[in-house]
Amino acid sequence: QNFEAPEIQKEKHNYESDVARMRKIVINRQALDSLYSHKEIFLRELISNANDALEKLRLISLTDKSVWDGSEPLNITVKAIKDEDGKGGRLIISDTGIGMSPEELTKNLGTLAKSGTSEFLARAESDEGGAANGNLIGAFGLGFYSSFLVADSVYVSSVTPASAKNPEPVQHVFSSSSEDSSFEIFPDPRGNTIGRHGTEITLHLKEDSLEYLENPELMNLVNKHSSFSTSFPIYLYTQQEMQVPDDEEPVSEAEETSPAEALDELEKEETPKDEDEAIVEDVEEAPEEEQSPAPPKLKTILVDQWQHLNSQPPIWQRDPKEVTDEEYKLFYASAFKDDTEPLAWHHFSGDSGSGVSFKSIIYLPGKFEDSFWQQPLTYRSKDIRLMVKRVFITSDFGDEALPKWASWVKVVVDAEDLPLNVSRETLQSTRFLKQLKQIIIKHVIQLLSKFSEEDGEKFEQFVKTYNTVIKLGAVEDTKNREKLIGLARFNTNQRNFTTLDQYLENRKQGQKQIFYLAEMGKDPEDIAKSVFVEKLHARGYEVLLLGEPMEEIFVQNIRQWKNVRFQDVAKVGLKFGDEDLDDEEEKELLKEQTEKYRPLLDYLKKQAGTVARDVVISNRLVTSPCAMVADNHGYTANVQRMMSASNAKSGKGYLHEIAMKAKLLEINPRSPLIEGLLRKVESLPTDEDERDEEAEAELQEVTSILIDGALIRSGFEVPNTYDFFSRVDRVLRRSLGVDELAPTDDTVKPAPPVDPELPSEEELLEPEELPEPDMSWIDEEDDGTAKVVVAPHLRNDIQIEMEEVDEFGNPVVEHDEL
Ligand SMILES: Nc1ncnc2c1ncn2[C@@H]1O[C@H](COP(=O)(O)OP(=O)(O)OP(=O)(O)O)[C@@H](O)[C@H]1O
Repeated sequence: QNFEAPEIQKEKHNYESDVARMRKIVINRQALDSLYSHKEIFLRELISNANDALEKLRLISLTDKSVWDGSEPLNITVKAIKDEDGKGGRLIISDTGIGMSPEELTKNLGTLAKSGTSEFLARAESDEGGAANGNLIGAFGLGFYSSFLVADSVYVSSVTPASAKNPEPVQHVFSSSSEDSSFEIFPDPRGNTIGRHGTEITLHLKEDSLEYLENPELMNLVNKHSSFSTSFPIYLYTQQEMQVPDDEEPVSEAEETSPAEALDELEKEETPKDEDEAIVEDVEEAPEEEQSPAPPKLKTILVDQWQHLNSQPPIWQRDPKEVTDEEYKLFYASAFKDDTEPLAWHHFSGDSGSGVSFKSIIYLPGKFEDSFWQQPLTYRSKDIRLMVKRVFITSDFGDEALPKWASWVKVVVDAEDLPLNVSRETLQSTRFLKQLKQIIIKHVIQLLSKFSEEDGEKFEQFVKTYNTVIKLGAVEDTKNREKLIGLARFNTNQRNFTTLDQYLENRKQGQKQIFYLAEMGKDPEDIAKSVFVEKLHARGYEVLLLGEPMEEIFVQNIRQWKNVRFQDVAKVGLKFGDEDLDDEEEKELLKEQTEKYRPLLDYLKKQAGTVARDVVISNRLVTSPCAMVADNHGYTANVQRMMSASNAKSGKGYLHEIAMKAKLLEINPRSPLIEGLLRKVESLPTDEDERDEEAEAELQEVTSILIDGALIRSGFEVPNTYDFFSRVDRVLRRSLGVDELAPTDDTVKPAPPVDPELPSEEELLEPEELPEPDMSWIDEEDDGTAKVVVAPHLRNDIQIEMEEVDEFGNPVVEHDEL
């Protein structure tokens, strides 16, 4: 196993910078507790890579028999070899998969091509990385680099199948150690030890990882993480003691048997490993009492054995009744590299309807990756693994990929009745993918519906994780819209997690609208405080409070549920539904109030000209003096905010201008402030000769604040914050009796002259060291007398006077000055 040969020319390469960062994180894992406690995942990662390499080989061989004609075994082997001095050892993981050429070794192991790697690196390097590392590993998968969690040096020896272009491929080695920032590629000095194709990874284990030389530990890990995720056999190298007659040649003394040779035999015969043990027992059970001839002299030899670790069929092929929850969870973690427990799963057999029967497990993940909402709607999931008779075929469903709302679902499907050499193109023409897509979505909706009826913690987790995505589904997937709308939950001013059906059950007599208010990014409790909700709430109506941008899009698209229209309570058109009952009376009152407030309405209309189309008497306010209501075709504050967040350039035409201005200023005739304002407007002399310019300016200022206030109350931004606050300042000064024009002392210390020197690196990196505070005084001895303890460095600056007080808190000795 010696990779060192002086005559071999080694090509030295530097790692790509992201790999260097990744390796640094992994090698310095001591700093990252959770990464350290997850170090055992290295074996899962390497077996998963081996599995992928075998799947690739099998897939290519479907169209190119020269790569693999089915005669050699496809398997994964794990072999631990302890050093003779007992101080260390190596672990060898081999596969007979597609292998890597020297160029591929360089490219695949020297660069990182995974999406999301930069995010992983940034988070792992930041402070939060330490705490969140377990999840990080789950979310990103360290892949091959997890080797460095347990190994000081790693050798990857690999050879690709012979091809017309390269009829005699040479086995090459990639070698790297945790100390070097570079890796080397060179022809394997041992020659071809692997066989026709495959990869062998040798890990020289770190001192603190020697437990991975113990077979029980390795068996445990394979069982835990990998046994049901691969359909290829995994063999563990063991040595059994055996007693044989002294004159017999040992079967093998070797510690370095070629796994390929040994396993080739084994798999051809299909002899399960355990039968070898039976032979051992036979020998041991030789009856001792037999007399002559004299028992042959026995000696103990070590026999190499390969123990089949994953002899069970893959989990999806098993009877669901016999699979434990733990097994489902472990399979999920290893197959989809997600350490967060799945929320739910469904394991079933089905028939596509076009005669293809299959077995499948569908998982709902416990969380979404952060990137989910950043990906475009056209994003195609890679988490539906389609197999045909256990052979992985594709995870790319092309045009039949799931829609974005369901693209997070993780599925394994194993079809029985498709030809093995089916290509993706043929698959698409069989309608199978289309049917499968519908079956998956149907089951996802069933799983979601099941949760929707559950109570307690799981239900809350379900709502937290899936509520927004269900609403996206309702918008995106018109075919399943009704079902998904039924599952969507909303917070209201009266309760949490209400469905629209529950909302309708709570509808008041005459109510023909589903009331909602959307304020992006706000908590429901804050939205509930809006001026637009106050009257509805006071009267006992339920209002949906929508804080997610998706929710506004949902109501805009859905428009109605069971023939009841959605009504944005920040817009005109709000009807309680009981107006008809006292119609005449209401109308009369409105007429009277409009008459009474006419001068103020006219005055405000002039003042609000740039922000509102009209000013009217409100029927939606209780205590607030005024509000800015969006017209039917105008933008609400929420839509306006969403447009600026998405930087929607398309909306910036004249229609946008109109929509921006399409607002009504509503005033509350019962508010004393509005009444006061009316009196003020009425008291202004109208005669040109008698005009009181000062009073006019003052009123203008107050109304301007009122209008801006209405905008802010209603969630809009004021057109000019500086002007707004200057006006508020002036009004404050007036109310405090401070001179409105008195200037503020605005002298400031000017900056020192220009500094031509740039800061040195030390200045940049080392924060100014603060002296350690002296805390020893805290433990100063307590002599039992009443006193105030002051830190030594403050003792010169602080004077403390103590006085004695009586039981009522009055000073016992009066102060002279009092
Ligand atoms: N045993 C192997 N046989 C053939 N190629 C391999 C083997 N192990 C790794 N590779 C190649 O090296 C690449 C990088 O492996 P690595 O484990 O870092 O990432 P990955 O497998 O692509 O991603 P992940 O492990 O997160 O799924 C693989 O994509 C594959 O092409």
